[in-house]
Amino acid sequence: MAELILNQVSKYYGQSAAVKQLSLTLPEGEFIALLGPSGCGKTTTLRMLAGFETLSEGQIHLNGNCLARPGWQVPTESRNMGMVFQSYALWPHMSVADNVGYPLRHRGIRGQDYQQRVKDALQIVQLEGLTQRMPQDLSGGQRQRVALARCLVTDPDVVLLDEPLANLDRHLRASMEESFREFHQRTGATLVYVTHDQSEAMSLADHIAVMHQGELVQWATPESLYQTPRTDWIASFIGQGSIVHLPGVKSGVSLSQTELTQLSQAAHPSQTTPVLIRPEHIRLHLPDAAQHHTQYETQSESRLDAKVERCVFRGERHEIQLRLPTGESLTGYHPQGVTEGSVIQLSLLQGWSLESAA
Ligand SMILES: Nc1ncnc2c1ncn2[C@@H]1O[C@H](COP(=O)(O)OP(=O)(O)OP(=O)(O)O)[C@@H](O)[C@H]1O
Repeated sequence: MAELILNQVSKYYGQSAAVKQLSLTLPEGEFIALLGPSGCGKTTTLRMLAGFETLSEGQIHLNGNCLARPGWQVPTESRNMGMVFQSYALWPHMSVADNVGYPLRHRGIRGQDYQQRVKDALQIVQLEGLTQRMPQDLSGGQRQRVALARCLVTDPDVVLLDEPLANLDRHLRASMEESFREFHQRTGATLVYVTHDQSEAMSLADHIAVMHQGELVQWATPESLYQTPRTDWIASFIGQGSIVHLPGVKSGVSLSQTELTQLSQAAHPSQTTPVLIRPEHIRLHLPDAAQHHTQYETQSESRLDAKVERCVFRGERHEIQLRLPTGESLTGYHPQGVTEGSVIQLSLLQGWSLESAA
């Protein structure tokens, strides 16, 4: 099967490593996100895939062929990869059609073949009506789509996208996310998408590579990253959640309501394991809220007392910060607000135990 493989890839700038021993197999045709905070090595990884950076260690293979190793690499223009930058990098003096056709002209493609391929690429990004416009007369989202069409026109095996939505406002980001999804479905190309925005990665990608300080810390589907993050660092980077420290628990296991209640009431020894509790796994028992939960709740459900430290209205729900008698804090959601300073009861329905990141 045709895959893009990074094998123990490192990149050093002087003494400091931007990327360390990165091994990844990116399945053909998948939408893959490289996700991590600023400075974790995402862009450097993308630039090594594109051929803009040399490798200090390791190899990159595409479809079984070596693309790069230290001291040798296939030039960017021979990799059959498309790249879309944050800045779009459109030629300001060329029309939409000429910008899109540029890579074809560069390869000596002319005539009917040229016209047809430009037309097809513009059709995929739904810009057929704007072929003669200049880039400065387009909206941010339209420019983005021209950049996508331009990288698509050469029918690349792999499309590399570096924070393509970073400069757009929230509404445009949502509609562009939809364009990326469609673009991926129509082309079937392998997409490698760099972002520091976890919600963007979660909503778009088939698989996410989470990077931290130049290293791969987890490779997983969005669902399993959310439900079973490996470390406490990943858990707090992906989605909302609280981390409590419980004694006598192995890492990487799911904890039931009974286990969570018993453990969170236990005296606190020095040996504890971080346990992730997502807000949707905290049931709040508010005095007037019986109607919200009666269909799920059982009389035997174990409850803990917690003090309400903060309650913030978020539109569709309230976000409630709580403190347990052990001193640990939790974040829960509820449709109804609650008075700050009051003591309420809650049940912990489910938890996931983590490794502690060094
Ligand atoms: N040309 C360079 N020379 C020296 N250091 C560099 C160079 N390029 C990147 N770095 C360093 O390598 C590390 C990783 O940078 P990189 O741009 O890959 O991170 P990133 O995850 O893409 O960050 P961001 O989201 O802020 O773009 C950073 O510490 C950065 O300062």
